[in-house]
Amino acid sequence: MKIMVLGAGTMGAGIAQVVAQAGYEVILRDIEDRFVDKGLKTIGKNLARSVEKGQLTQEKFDEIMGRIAGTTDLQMAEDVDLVIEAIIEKMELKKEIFKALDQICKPECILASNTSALSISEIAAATKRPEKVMGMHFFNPAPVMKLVELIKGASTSDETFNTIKELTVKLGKTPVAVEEAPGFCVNRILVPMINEAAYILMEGVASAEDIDTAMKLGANHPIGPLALADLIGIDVCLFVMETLYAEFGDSKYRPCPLMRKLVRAGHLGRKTGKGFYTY
Ligand SMILES: CC(=O)CC(=O)SCCNC(=O)CCNC(=O)[C@H](O)C(C)(C)COP(=O)(O)OP(=O)(O)OC[C@H]1O[C@@H](n2cnc3c(N)ncnc32)[C@H](O)[C@@H]1OP(=O)(O)O
Ligand SMILES: NC(=O)C1=CN([C@@H]2O[C@H](COP(=O)(O)OP(=O)(O)OC[C@H]3O[C@@H](n4cnc5c(N)ncnc54)[C@H](O)[C@@H]3O)[C@@H](O)[C@H]2O)C=CC1
Repeated sequence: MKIMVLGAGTMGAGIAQVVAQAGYEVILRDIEDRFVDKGLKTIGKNLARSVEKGQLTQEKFDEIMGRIAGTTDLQMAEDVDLVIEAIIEKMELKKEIFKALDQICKPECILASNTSALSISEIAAATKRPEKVMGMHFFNPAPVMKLVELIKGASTSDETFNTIKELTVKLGKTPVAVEEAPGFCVNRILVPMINEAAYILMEGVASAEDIDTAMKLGANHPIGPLALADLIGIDVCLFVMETLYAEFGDSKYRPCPLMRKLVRAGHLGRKTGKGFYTY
């Protein structure tokens, strides 16, 4: 199976690494060379760390890197068997890219989206192959996190679902099936918690460090919610809250103005060097 990953950002690079480590040929595509290069560099750095730690031989490193080709040319999707889309969380952009892929890819190619919260049925409706479109939601950092949520849209076939389920297991991940619903399972629980932490910070109830220490030591979370927001990307967290708020129309999902302010300032978290913390 030959795979294309669309978007070489936080998730796309991680997913391409996972796919290549499992032995698959992967094409990593972004819109500009500098984004592709950044993604390839991140993968190289991650794998080099594993070599330093003695978890990977130099030979394996070369093999894995040799399976990853970077490109800005979407046309290279023409002979792949699966596309995993990990571009930014904007419905209009996702629909545009799925429509283009539908015209380029061979008919049997499956189109999967790594969307955090958006409707798979709506994305699928932009194509003439909605039965071959589904959600394949990895978690950050993709090389470390074991879960993949698998989401069927209204038209996704059992055959498509089962192919992706088998692949998920071959990638060394644990799949869970989730019905289509805003935020699916994990993000519907996790991102409102992050949003609430941002409110607590905004209201001056506690400092960022103390909020995170509280949740690490008081709830045994591996990192605090604000450090997690910086890892995910505050823009991604805001997109998820906006989707939950718009879809459910319930005020309990109102996005925290502090997150909006940070996003407007370009302080998106680790990927921009500044978010709730400075890196
Ligand atoms: C928004 C969405 O749509 C969905 C989401 O993704 S929600 C976010 C889900 N993710 C989480 O909740 C992550 C919570 N945090 C954690 O689990 C941990 O803090 C963490 C795994 C990120 C880091 O773990 P840590 O113990 O604090 O740090 P550290 O010791 O540096 O890392 C542990 C291991 O992960 C690896 N690692 C850490 N970050 C990594 C990255 N970005 N890429 C690859 N590997 C990474 C390290 O190399 C290390 O590997 P070894 O055990 O083999 O040495
Ligand atoms: N950051 C996270 O923790 C997680 C994010 N997601 C989802 O994954 C997707 C990507 O998120 P991130 O990697 O965090 O975003 P990011 O902002 O780090 O990367 C997005 C990348 O997509 C590229 N891009 C934009 N338009 C493109 C196009 N038309 N074709 C190819 N590339 C394009 C951008 O140049 C950028 O490099 C989003 O849908 C997000 O909701 C899912 C799981 C976790």
